[in-house]
Amino acid sequence: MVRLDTVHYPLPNRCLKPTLKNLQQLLAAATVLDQRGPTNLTITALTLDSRQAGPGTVFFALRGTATDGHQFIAKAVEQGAAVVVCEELPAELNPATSYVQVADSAEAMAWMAAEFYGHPSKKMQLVGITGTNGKTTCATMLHKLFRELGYHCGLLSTVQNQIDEQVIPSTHTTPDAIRLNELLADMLRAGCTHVFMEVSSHAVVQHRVTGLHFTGGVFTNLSHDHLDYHGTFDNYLKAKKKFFDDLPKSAFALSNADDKRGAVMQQNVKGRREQYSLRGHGEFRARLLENAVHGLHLELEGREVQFRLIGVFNAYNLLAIYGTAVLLGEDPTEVLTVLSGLTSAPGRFEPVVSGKARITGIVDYAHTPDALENVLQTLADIRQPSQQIITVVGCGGNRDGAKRPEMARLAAVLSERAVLTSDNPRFEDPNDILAQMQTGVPVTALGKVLTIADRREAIKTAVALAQPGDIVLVAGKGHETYQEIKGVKNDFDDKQVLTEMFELLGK
Ligand SMILES: CC(=O)N[C@H]1[C@@H](OP(=O)(O)OP(=O)(O)OC[C@H]2O[C@@H](n3ccc(=O)[nH]c3=O)[C@H](O)[C@@H]2O)O[C@H](CO)[C@@H](O)[C@@H]1O[C@H](C)C(=O)N[C@@H](C)C(=O)N[C@H](CCC(=O)O)C(=O)O
Ligand SMILES: Nc1ncnc2c1ncn2[C@@H]1O[C@H](COP(=O)(O)OP(=O)(O)OP(=O)(O)O)[C@@H](O)[C@H]1O
Repeated sequence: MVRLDTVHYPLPNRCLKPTLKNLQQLLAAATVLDQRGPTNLTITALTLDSRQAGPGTVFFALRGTATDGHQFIAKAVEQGAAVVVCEELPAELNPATSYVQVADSAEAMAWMAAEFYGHPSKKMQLVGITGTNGKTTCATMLHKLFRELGYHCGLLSTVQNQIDEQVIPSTHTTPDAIRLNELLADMLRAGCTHVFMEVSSHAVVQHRVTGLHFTGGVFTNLSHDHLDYHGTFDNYLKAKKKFFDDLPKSAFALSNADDKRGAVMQQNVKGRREQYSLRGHGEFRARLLENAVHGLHLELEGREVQFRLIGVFNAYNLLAIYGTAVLLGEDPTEVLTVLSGLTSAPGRFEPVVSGKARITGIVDYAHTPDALENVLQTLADIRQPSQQIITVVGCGGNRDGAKRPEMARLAAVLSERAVLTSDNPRFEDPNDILAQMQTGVPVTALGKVLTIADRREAIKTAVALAQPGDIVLVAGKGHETYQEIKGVKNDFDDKQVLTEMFELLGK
């Protein structure tokens, strides 16, 4: 049940200020330690890449993870950069270039980028979603929901960025601060009142979201991930928490009360604390009535609502989405009505149901052992005893080889039948990858497993094996629309191939 006196976050004034292009104005946004050369300059662009530097541009020398951007200062100057922002001034200064020394170039870049683009985030309702899983699903579905509710809105996600229905390819879960502010300014110019974005832990550490004004933040959950980058789980948690800590007082900080880290995330935050739960905690609560292959049935707001999404983790995503929409001032009943009709994010536990045989196809991005186990466990929880699970899965080439036997083991053990196949073999021989996968299949499960290198044939075989009512899981590629072989990205869409096979085989 949800409290009725929910706070409403009023729509800010959306009048777009002209973009600031004078260096002095940009510098006022940062903390400058030292400065050489003129500051009364007209700035036409900002860049963090020396290769993009040119007359009129400010080049930011960032201390990167692989290389130190300071080594590219000379290159940027040679290309005509008007200004260099750096943490260490070069020994030799070019008289035609202005130099600005700051304590942290990435942080200065974020504040200056926000200023350069006229602080678009202050003129819209910006909601950031963080957590190990569920970011794409929540951000994408919030975008769909608010479109259905009649708003112009933006989306920044791993799968794609969007301005209303216009798709802008995405390179990162959260882009760098310059691109991010540029995209937000474009969204504002297109009339967007709401923007939903994923906030990755990398983005927090690298100051990609510093200087943004969030209306709210959402925390989904936290599990072991990205330790290659953060080093320890504690650092990973700190990165997520910093996003919540930096939220302004006016923002809501909506957290999953049932996650082990849900409460920690909210400790000492300035923003208003809100929680969602399936276990009776916080403001936004639901009760799970049914978790079946055809969708979730929840009691929410004292109402029983049927949703099209599958799996308990999606009940959490739905609560996060619902809570966010209500905190943004939307009518709870209207939100539930629209939400109940929405489908998942592309390639995130996306169902493709066959017409005749009512076979449930599931296309999911699971491409790690953890994710595959999670998906197969979810399917095991919701299926009827008569429903078989047939899994199609492969492992990428020229990437972590250690996961190959484990992915095959999980598919073999947690499904009735498994078809091992290719998933972006890149420059490796697909048969070598498959041979490594096969080593993980327990002897007792060998009879359940087929190996077919051609992914189309593998999907066809899985569909042919399926009996009416069965479940065919096609794992690994999700929203991807290509199969990468020897440097060429060939068109391939699991969802489309699955649909074709249902038709071709009359299922
Ligand atoms: C590990 C990581 O996060 N890297 C990001 C980081 O790059 P970096 O620090 O490694 O850059 P670098 O290659 O060491 O170069 C250092 C600096 O020199 C500059 N440079 C470099 C070469 C040159 O000729 N001239 C030049 O000026 C670079 O622009 C950079 O500023 O900063 C760059 C600019 O913002 C990012 O594009 C880059 O993302 C790389 C491509 C990446 O793959 N990042 C992933 C890990 C990532 O960020 N993922 C998260 C999602 C994670 C998840 O939840 O799944 C994301 O938000 O996308
Ligand atoms: N709330 C959740 N809890 C646990 N697992 C989830 C949750 N939401 C989605 N998943 C599972 O994790 C996968 C990734 O989901 P999603 O893309 O929404 O997460 P993400 O945080 O954006 O991760 P990534 O950045 O890797 O895409 C889904 O395909 C699904 O199998």
